[in-house]
Amino acid sequence: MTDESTTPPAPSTAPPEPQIHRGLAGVTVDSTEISSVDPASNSLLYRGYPVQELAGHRSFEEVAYLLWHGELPDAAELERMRLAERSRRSLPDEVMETVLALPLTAHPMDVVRTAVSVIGAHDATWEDRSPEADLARAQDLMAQLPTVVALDQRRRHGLDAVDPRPDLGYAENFLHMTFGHVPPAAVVNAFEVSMVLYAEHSFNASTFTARVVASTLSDLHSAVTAAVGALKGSLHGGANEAVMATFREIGSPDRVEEWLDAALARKQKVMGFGHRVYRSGDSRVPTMKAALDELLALDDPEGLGAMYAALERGMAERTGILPNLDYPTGPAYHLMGFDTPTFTPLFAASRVVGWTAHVREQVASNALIRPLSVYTGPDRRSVPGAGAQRREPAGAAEAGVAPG
Ligand SMILES: CC(=O)SCCNC(=O)CCNC(=O)[C@H](O)C(C)(C)COP(=O)(O)OP(=O)(O)OC[C@H]1O[C@@H](n2cnc3c(N)ncnc32)[C@H](O)[C@@H]1OP(=O)(O)O
Ligand SMILES: O=C([O-])CC(=O)C(=O)O
Repeated sequence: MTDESTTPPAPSTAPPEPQIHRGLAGVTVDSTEISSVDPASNSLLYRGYPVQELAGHRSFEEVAYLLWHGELPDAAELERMRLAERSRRSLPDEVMETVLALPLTAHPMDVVRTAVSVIGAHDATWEDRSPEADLARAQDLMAQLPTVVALDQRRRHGLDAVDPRPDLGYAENFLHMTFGHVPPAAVVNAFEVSMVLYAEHSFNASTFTARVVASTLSDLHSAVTAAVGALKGSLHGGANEAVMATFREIGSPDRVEEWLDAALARKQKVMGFGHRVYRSGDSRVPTMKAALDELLALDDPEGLGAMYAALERGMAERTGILPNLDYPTGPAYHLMGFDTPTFTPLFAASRVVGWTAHVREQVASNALIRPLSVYTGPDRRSVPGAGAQRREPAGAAEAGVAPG
């Protein structure tokens, strides 16, 4: 006979309680060779190069080449890259017609998302997922999105489209297509700096979205269309537009403190502040702030410089939360002459380079992205009247964890 009280307990076969990481905060899901965001050293490296050294010293075309190919281009490679970008800027008729047919009330991010989708729908070779074919698609999108963004700002102001100029580089041409002229060097420089800083930021929400879509072996345009949708939200890229709305709501530098106290009292998020990864400030902000200062020195009729400083100081004193890149780019794009709804499309026009680099990396070494969830709905129950016919499916449950 066995004395039950002395029998050692059978080893537990119950699965461990699943740990939930809401928002995937702190979860490492894969590796990447494209960029590294290190909150400890407060650095952002594109393929090993500090972004602060790239911004102001390298053109957006060179940075795109670096992100796609892993190395900065030599002179011949850069020349080929420039020619490729300049020769791809014109929109196919079907894209132009679709953009012009959209309501003037459509948000410019919806216009960008629709344009990418239409470009994809007209890609007869979409089943060719070779690295070369996806690189050609990425080059097309990099060259065509500025034309879409500029066209959309102009049509909303009742202006005709301005044709791209093949004698101008990416940044100058983007500004020329939007405003009909090339602005002063300080403006071109600030704009190009912003494009370089926005180009890539590891597994942020929109890039992760693109990778999720790519991981199903869907096509590159579907991945980028989805990424545009993710970027639109005000907790991500939409914050640069929201920053300008905040400045408008505040109105003048002397109202900042009162506005901020009221906003924080009602637990309102102050747009352009905070970051999921950085804890001691966004590594890109000092570089963009220096570019913004150059614009403020040209003209600051609305007192934006003083409002910027007062809100930054007020947030630091009250919450310790520091600005992210969307804080300086908002007023910078306003001073350049872009209308506020165009700010996030400018981010998209730059980030398309990062998104497409990640799509190519995901496809080259793919694993379907499919996390688990903990089911918290009703316990199992029978459909009224269906009990008699119910047949048990074989092997239904994932030990304690049900797919969401
Ligand atoms: C280029 C980019 O996409 S950068 C991000 C752009 N987005 C913004 O600027 C939107 C405003 N910022 C935010 O909403 C957040 O800081 C995020 C979403 C960017 C990151 O936030 P998370 O890491 O998820 O932190 P979370 O939102 O949980 O905030 C933690 C705490 O700080 C507070 N907090 C964070 N950001 C802010 C902010 N901008 N204003 C006020 N309070 C804030 C939260 O209210 C929360 O407080 P609690 O603990 O008392 O509830
Ligand atoms: O990394 C993030 O979460 C958001 C961000 O700063 C970016 O995409 O540039």
